[in-house]
Amino acid sequence: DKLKEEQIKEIEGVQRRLQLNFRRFNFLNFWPKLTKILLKNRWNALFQLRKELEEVFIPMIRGRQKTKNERLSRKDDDKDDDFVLAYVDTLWDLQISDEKEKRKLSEVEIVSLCLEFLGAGTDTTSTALEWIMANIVKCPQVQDKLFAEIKGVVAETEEEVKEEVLQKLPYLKAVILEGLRRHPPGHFVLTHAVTQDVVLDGHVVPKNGSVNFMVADMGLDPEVWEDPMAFKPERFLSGGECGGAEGFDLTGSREIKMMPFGVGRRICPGSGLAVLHLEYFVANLVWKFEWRAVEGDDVDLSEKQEFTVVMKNPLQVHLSPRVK
Ligand code: HEM
Repeated sequence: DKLKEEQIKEIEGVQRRLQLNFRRFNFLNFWPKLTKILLKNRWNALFQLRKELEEVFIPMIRGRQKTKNERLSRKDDDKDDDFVLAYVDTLWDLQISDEKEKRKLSEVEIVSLCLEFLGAGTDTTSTALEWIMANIVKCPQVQDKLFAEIKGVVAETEEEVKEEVLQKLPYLKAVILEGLRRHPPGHFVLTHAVTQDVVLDGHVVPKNGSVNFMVADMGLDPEVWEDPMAFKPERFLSGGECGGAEGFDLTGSREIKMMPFGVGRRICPGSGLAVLHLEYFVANLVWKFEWRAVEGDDVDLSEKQEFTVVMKNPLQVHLSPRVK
């Protein structure tokens, strides 16, 4: 039950519309009773989009469930070995405790979880990747140093920088961390609520009050970071202001200097995968191509808020394949 090209396009289309309208729709949350009267059209647009999302996702979810049932009814020796467990497969049998009874997830809840997974796991990583590549183009010395580091551990004839090699590349890790510090894709985390009245810096936050954190500003705090606006991966190397990248506490369990993935019990569950993806893509993009700015273009680092904070002017580059 592999997805067809047109199904992928369909998912991309509705998902993109959801993300572009995220802030417009999120606003409805502030005072639903009031916005239901004042912003009726916006609510209708949200319901319409939700309907379209369900129309796209429900047939795929049912298709996948059929495959799972068929597979279960087959004898063990008939089962294909290349079966890959999908995220949605982990949701069918979950038991959730409602107020009264234990129950399974409903189909529309499964749609919401799949949407969350796709939304949280794609745009974030691709946005971070674009910002990192923009800085690599802007700072040719960073690119040269990265290429030299890869060359030190990968044979020149190798086409690909393989996943196993990535842990031997501390400068690469430092580049990724510096990218996430300087340009975290989310400038805030998801809204959290306090479970009891708390006093924060002299202000009372009442029980159930919402709180959020200025993720981007934390990474640029001059009291914590030297020359915070500069792109300097060296700060994450041993001897730099943060010690070695390997030892840097990205989860914030010892101290919080930046929190691009949030911290604590609601920290991004995909952070490990995201860092791995970023390392893999950046290493291979630099290994295969030389990235240079388009002549006369200074790589504009202005920001624009979409679902994540993206480059206002998308990165334009000259790519030359590296002759090996
Ligand atoms: C560079 C890439 C990424 C960044 C910067 C990022 C950042 C974040 C942040 C800031 C949060 C909110 C944390 C909070 O509320 O305290 C979050 C939540 C989440 N992320 Fe990521 N994320 C990334 C990649 C991914 C990937 C690859 C996946 C899945 C494969 C993923 C899945 C999720 C999910 C499911 C949540 C919601 C968790 C919850 O509600 O408890 N993220 N992410």
